[in-house]
Amino acid sequence: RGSEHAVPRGPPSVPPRRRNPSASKPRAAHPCRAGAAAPAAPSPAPSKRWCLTSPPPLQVMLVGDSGVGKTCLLVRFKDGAFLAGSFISTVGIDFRNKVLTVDGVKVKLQIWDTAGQERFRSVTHAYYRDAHALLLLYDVTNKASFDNIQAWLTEIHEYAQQDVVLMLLGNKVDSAQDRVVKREDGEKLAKEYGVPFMETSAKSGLNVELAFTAIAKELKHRSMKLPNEPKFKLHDYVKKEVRGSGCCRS
Ligand SMILES: Nc1nc2c(ncn2[C@@H]2O[C@H](COP(=O)(O)OP(=O)(O)OP(=O)(O)O)[C@@H](O)[C@H]2O)c(=O)[nH]1
Repeated sequence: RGSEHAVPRGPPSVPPRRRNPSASKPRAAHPCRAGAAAPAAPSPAPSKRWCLTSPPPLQVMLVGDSGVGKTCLLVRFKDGAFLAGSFISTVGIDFRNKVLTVDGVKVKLQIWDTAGQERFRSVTHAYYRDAHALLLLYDVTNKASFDNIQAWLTEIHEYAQQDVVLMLLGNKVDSAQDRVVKREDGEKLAKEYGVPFMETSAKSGLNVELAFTAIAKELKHRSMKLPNEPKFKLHDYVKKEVRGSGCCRS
C-alpha cells in the first residue's frame, strides 16, 4: 500500500510474500469512527449523539529471538525497572497496557510480549494479524539473534498486516564489552529494509521510552489524521530523538 513504514519488501534473498489469507480481512470498525454501523439506540434515546465506548487500545507486539530482552524492555517501559537475575523465558504470550499522552491526546497501548522460543512460534503467528505495530529486537551481544532478523522479517511479511508499523531495536547496548553487533550493522540492515532503527538498553533505560513513544505517535497520527496536520515522519522523528550509547553520539 506504499506506506512509508509498511513492512518493506526486502532484498531479493527474502522469499516472495505468501500472505496469510486471514491477514487481509478488514478489522471491525469501531463504533466511534465514521462509517461504522450505527449502534442500537439505547432506551430512552439520548437527545445528543454520544459515543460511550472508548477507542480500542492500539496493539503493539514485541518479537525477536529468545533472550534478546523483550520482557525486560516491556517491564522497563511499564514499571521503570530492570528485571535482573536469572532469565525466565516467556511461555506463550503475555501483555501489559500502558496509556501514553501523545501531543496532548491519550493513547492506550496494549503491548504483547511474545515468547522467542521456536516451540511457541505458532502462538505468535496467531497474534500478528491484529498488531498495529511491531518492535523487532535483537541482542547486540548475540550475533545469532541479529542474523535471525531476516527470518523474522520473512515471518512478519507472511503473517502481519501489510501496513503494520515496524521498528528494529538492537538491545543490551549497556553491555559494551560483550558487544558483537556494531551499531553501523544494525543501521545498515534497517536501511536495507526501510525500517526505523535504534539501539536500546532495558537495563539503563536508554531509548526505551522513545521506542514506544515513536510508535504511539505514528499510530495516533494515522488514526486521527486531521486535514491540515502535517504528515508525521517516523524515520525523521527517530533520527532526531535517538540517543547514542557511546561517547560520541548524543
Ligand atoms: N545487560 C542487559 N541485559 C538484559 C537487557 N535486557 C534483558 N537483559 C537480560 O537478558 C535476559 C533475557 O531477557 P528477557 O527480557 O527475559 O528476554 P526475552 O526476549 O523476553 O526472552 P523470551 O521470553 O525467551 O523470548 C535476562 O537475563 C535479562 O536480565 C539489557 O538491556 N541489558
